Amino acid sequence: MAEFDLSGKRVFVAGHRGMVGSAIVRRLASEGCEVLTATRAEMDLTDQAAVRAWFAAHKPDVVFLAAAHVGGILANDTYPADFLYLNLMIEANVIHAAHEVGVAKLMFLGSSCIYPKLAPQPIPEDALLTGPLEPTNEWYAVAKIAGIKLCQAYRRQHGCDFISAMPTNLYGTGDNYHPENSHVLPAMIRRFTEAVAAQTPEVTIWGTGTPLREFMHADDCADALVFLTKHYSDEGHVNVGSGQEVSILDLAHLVARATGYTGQIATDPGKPDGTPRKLMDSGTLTAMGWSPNVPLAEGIARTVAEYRAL
Ligand SMILES: NC(=O)C1=CN([C@@H]2O[C@H](COP(=O)(O)OP(=O)(O)OC[C@H]3O[C@@H](n4cnc5c(N)ncnc54)[C@H](OP(=O)(O)O)[C@@H]3O)[C@@H](O)[C@H]2O)C=CC1
Ligand SMILES: C[C@H]1O[C@H](OP(=O)(O)OP(=O)(O)OC[C@H]2O[C@@H](n3cnc4c(=O)[nH]c(N)nc43)[C@H](O)[C@@H]2O)[C@@H](O)[C@@H](O)C1=O
Repeated sequence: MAEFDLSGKRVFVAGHRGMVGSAIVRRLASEGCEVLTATRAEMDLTDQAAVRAWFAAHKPDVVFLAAAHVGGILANDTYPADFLYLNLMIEANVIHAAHEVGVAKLMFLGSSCIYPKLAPQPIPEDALLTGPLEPTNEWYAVAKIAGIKLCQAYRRQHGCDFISAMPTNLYGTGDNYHPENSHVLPAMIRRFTEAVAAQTPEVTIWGTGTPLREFMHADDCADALVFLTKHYSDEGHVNVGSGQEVSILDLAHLVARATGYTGQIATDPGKPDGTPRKLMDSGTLTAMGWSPNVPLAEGIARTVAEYRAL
């Protein structure tokens, strides 16, 4: 397949202030393209009229849809209406407006939570819609599955080159460190750093500590997304994983080491574990010649240093 050339293109990054969007903007700096951004005040992506007007005025050639209503396991479980409604609106508005103004390439971001709770491991792309979803994040997953289907439908009906990537659990620069609503890695970095400062003898992590998760640095994810935008053009969504899998308890020990915490680590089985395992089969992506760069321990150390400097 001929490479899709980004140089000279007008590239809109939706969600440029977020962890992944900002990593995409950094990664695009070496592509010779013009990066377009809009703040939420300039264009609320849930507002169809605002999105249509912005696209008509700015006519981007390429779109990275890295804007979404995002959160960890507890936020997903607590605010199901927000996770379903807001994400459906953002995707529908952006994907339709991109079609209306003739965007040449659109990259939609889903998530590994689209797969059934008990999917085969590592999870191949064709496990989608083969079984019941994990209840804590089914609302978000349904919205993300709708986004994949929107891209496929616009490709089939209108010939749009809209593609989808499914990143694994991400962390890195610009993550959300909210104590309850964040994902596990930023939550642990905050909790262990605070415990070191307060000399707390015990830190409690949520759930049993036994679930397995695969982690990828946001810079690796951004690199994979740019790679796919340039080299992939098909209906099927593509998994973006690192192969770096760890149990939640082992992750806590990694974060403890990176923060210098030497106290006890306790678990809280009263909090949800979520899906027991979520390792993706990223063979489609690696067979195309892409591989990640940031080892987990190194990425955690870097992120801890960035958190301390906030
Ligand atoms: N974090 C993770 O572990 C994973 C993330 N992903 C996917 O990657 C993408 C980005 O996630 P991430 O960077 O972590 O999320 P963030 O929460 O860091 O960033 C989300 C971005 O979306 C913007 N946004 C949200 N709602 C609106 C709105 N109504 N109008 C305009 N902008 C809006 C936010 O704007 P503002 O700055 O104004 O808040 C923010 O810039 C999402 O699609 C997510 O599903 C996939 C797998 C794992
Ligand atoms: C990326 C993905 O993120 C979400 O799914 P998740 O993988 O379950 O995400 P999580 O990072 O919040 O938790 C991972 C594991 O870690 C445990 N855990 C321990 N201690 C804390 C803790 O302090 N905070 C959090 N959040 N989890 C903790 C927690 O109990 C769970 O077992 C989806 O909702 C969906 O949004 C999605 O796509």
